[in-house]
Amino acid sequence: MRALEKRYRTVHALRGVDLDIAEGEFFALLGPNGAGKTTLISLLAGLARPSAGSAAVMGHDVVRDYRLARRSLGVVPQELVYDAFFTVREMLRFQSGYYGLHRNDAWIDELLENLSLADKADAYTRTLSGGMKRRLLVAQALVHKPPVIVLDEPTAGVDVELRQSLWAFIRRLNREGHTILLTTHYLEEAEELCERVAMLKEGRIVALDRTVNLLRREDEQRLELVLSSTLLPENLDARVVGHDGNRFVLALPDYAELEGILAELRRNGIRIERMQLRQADLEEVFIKLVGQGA
Ligand SMILES: Nc1ncnc2c1ncn2[C@@H]1O[C@H](COP(=O)(O)OP(=O)(O)OP(=O)(O)O)[C@@H](O)[C@H]1O
Repeated sequence: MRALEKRYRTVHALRGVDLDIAEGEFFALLGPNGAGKTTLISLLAGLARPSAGSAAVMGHDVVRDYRLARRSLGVVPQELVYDAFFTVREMLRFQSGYYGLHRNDAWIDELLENLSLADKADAYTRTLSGGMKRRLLVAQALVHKPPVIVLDEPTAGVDVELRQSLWAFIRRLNREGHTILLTTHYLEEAEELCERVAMLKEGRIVALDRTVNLLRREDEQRLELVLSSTLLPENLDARVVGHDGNRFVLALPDYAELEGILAELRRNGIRIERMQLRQADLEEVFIKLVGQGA
């Protein structure tokens, strides 16, 4: 992507995005609601045209070389759209035909197996549960074995067990050479799966780095406290990076400052019920850079 921009009437959804994702990478695109993630994916998939700049998928320009770009891409969309009058298998065959693949049943079976939909192959799509429909969307996006797989919030509404098996499958495809671009609100997921992360805010990339580097950049320790009080002594306020009831997360740039914090709590008669020291996680880095929660 080069200086990629998208304007809708009054909204400047993307304000000049430069981004290269290497073949075989597992890449995460993070950002708060409205940051421009879905817009960026729509431009890659040819569902919308850039207002300025350019983008290419596997070297194919998304405007000039639309067909090849589209063919190189499998997009798992955010919202559930499905045709109620097909069975799962018919749906996937139909989708294969769209790509000119007429003997695709071996791959379709493998998809169904890996997405735990094998026993639903002959069920009408309207009878599937929400989580099953979502997995069907994944299967649909992958029928043509695209080299680049884009997942837009794929695990929303998918239970933990299936989420695990979905990720195991996507990981396998990544090991086999597929490039994965993931947008997610589950930051732990991005942290666990992705080698590199871009954070988008108001249509611009505000951070782009290897996940480990982003985490290292935030090498401050975090002091997690569960206290007997829901209020903290005033002169500790500046340290607070997280707060929920009587649970507080404080920034601790230096271990030596721990003593002062404990003394301050004691002076105010606040008891410590639980205490833990840890590294900052991706969510905290994200909030600091983007200025709001995901
Ligand atoms: N078709 C459209 N017409 C007008 N404005 C749009 C359109 N699509 C998106 N926008 C606007 O562009 C901005 C970026 O939206 P986008 O959906 O890309 O954000 P997002 O990062 O995907 O958010 P979310 O996490 O909520 O999915 C928002 O201000 C949105 O209202």
